[in-house]
Amino acid sequence: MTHRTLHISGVTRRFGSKTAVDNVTLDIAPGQFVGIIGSSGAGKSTLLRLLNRMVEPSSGEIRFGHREVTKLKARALREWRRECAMIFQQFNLIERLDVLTNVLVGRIAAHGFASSMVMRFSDAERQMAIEALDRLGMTEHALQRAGTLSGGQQQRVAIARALVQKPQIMLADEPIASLDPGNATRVMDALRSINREDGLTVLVNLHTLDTAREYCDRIVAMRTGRIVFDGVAGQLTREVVRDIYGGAGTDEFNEAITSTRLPLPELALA
Ligand SMILES: Nc1ncnc2c1ncn2[C@@H]1O[C@H](COP(=O)(O)OP(=O)(O)OP(=O)(O)O)[C@@H](O)[C@H]1O
Repeated sequence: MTHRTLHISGVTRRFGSKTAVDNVTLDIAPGQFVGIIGSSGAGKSTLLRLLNRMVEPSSGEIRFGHREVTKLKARALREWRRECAMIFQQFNLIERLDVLTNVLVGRIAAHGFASSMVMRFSDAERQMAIEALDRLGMTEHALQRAGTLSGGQQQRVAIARALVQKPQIMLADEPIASLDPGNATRVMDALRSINREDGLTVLVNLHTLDTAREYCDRIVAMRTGRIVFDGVAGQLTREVVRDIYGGAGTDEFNEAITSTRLPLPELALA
């Protein structure tokens, strides 16, 4: 399975004088469910965007098995973007189009831009889209305009769209940050079932510790572009959490801690 391991080696990305991602090295095994946590501005989004080449590294290398992702061009780059689907905090659906068509947009990545300009999709692709919607409990909304759905429903449509890309990796950039707790749970459960049933690697940026603890096999924390923690939920002691969020009493530390369902003494002992 090593051909599906994601290797991030010494990756740095600067924006002017700002180093958003600073010499990050991580190996991610196929099928892992990895949560990335850290304060606002820690570099989490930039790291995910580096992985699907929405952002180019200033230095360092990303490989997927033997493939050098950072060197891919043209068709090979498009193929890589199909393989690592991404979902976003704001869902990024086309609101005036119906749900089914939005899901089919995921097929554009699979069969190239030109042929999809006219939105022509095969019966097999329609079937694939309906199956993806069914998995996410959204079939009954297939013909509804995307803009009329709730946030949680829109995010599930976005996951269905990502699924029809037939990806190997699912990147999720704060997918539940705009959702109420019930919808957040449904979206995280959907990511978990994709991870477990399809063996997809999932990398998800999260800003609440309880979610990271509950869902992730592995938690990676970033601070000022660097990895400051890489372990399992049980190793996230209160002291580690304080370091990640820049000290007790900061708003983000308080938010991360108070949003956790574990009482503080238990967190300290974990
Ligand atoms: N396109 C850009 N141009 C300039 N600076 C950028 C750009 N993208 C990110 N940055 C800067 O890089 C740093 C890391 O940003 P990034 O969005 O990756 O952090 P984050 O951990 O995802 O934060 P948040 O949780 O708020 O989304 C920040 O200081 C940000 O301002």
